[in-house]
Amino acid sequence: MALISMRQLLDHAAEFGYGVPAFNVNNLEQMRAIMEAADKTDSPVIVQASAGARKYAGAPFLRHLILAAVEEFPHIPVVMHQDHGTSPAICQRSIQLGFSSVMMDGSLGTDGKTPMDYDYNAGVTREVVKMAHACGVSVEGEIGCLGSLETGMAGEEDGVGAEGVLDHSQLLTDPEEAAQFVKDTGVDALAIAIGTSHGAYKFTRPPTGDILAIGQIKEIHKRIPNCHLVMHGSSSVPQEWLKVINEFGGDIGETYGVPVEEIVEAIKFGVRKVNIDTDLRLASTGAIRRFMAANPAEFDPRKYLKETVGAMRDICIDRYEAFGTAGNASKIKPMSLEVMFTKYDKGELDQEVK
Ligand SMILES: O=C(COP(=O)(O)O)[C@@H](O)[C@H](O)[C@H](O)COP(=O)(O)O
Repeated sequence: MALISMRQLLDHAAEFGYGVPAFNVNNLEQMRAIMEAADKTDSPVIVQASAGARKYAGAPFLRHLILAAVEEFPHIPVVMHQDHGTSPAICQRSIQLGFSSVMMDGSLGTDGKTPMDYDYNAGVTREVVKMAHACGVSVEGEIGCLGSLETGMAGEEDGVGAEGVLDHSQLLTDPEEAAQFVKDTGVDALAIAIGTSHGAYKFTRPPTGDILAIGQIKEIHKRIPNCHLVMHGSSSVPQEWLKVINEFGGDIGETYGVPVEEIVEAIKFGVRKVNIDTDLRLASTGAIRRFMAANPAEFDPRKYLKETVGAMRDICIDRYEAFGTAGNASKIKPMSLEVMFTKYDKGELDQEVK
């Protein structure tokens, strides 16, 4: 069984200079697509369950889906990560369920919408770090709010994320504050705001430096060289899938995501975890629309859902290869959470802040 902590995986990724896509999982088809792609490319996996996924499928179902993946693919190290926890209690329940990594997003309040101040964020995150590390479980924190540098609009999506217009200082993570946050909390990974947002509508034009601040990552990385940086909202919004969706009855307006080559650049400067959800949603929607248009008499869900697995698997393979994740699963020797606890306890995993 190769359920591992996110800290172990991202430490390996940092040592060998690659990034790991963290795919959101809500159902069997996504899980299968991710694992088949990982198997094909020998890639370690991060799968994450969002608040929306937990509401849709239920945390126990998601947990067993992930455990089933670990059982069927014992040679692939898998991190079971809880995405956007809005309180220490939520993180605690995930740890109890067996998640090997949790995100405490204290940049927002318990409603998942209201931007909170530094002291609140550092306080709740520190509480989760203490609890999680005692169980060998990793913690991702967040500083800054996701949202568009083009419009100033915060990145609200499916009930999680700030709402309304924010100023630039809230939408861009300040390197100084990030360093202080890591010092105050001891998080293993830090989600940063650089102009990305959740969902399909990220940019109205292919992004340039003024609306996607990749340069900011270099400054943050200089201050916290061992803390693994996380890019949320990092779907690339494949134009070919938008075309398929619209060709077969969909109606999605012109929109652009984060180019894969920008993510590859960010990986050179400390980004280790890259959150991707929308790309798999677009691919599966396009695959279903295309299949149903060609097979209007079909009513067996296995037929059209199989199409979605293939479409999502190709995207996962592409990202594993582009981010350098491919070829690394077999190089990782899984460590138990008990061993991770001992390492935290001895101070071997303390963060360096410059
Ligand atoms: O960054 C993320 C995805 O980015 P993306 O939209 O794919 O660019 C995830 O962390 C989000 O938390 C996730 O997509 C939200 O999912 P739901 O709450 O809608 O399930």
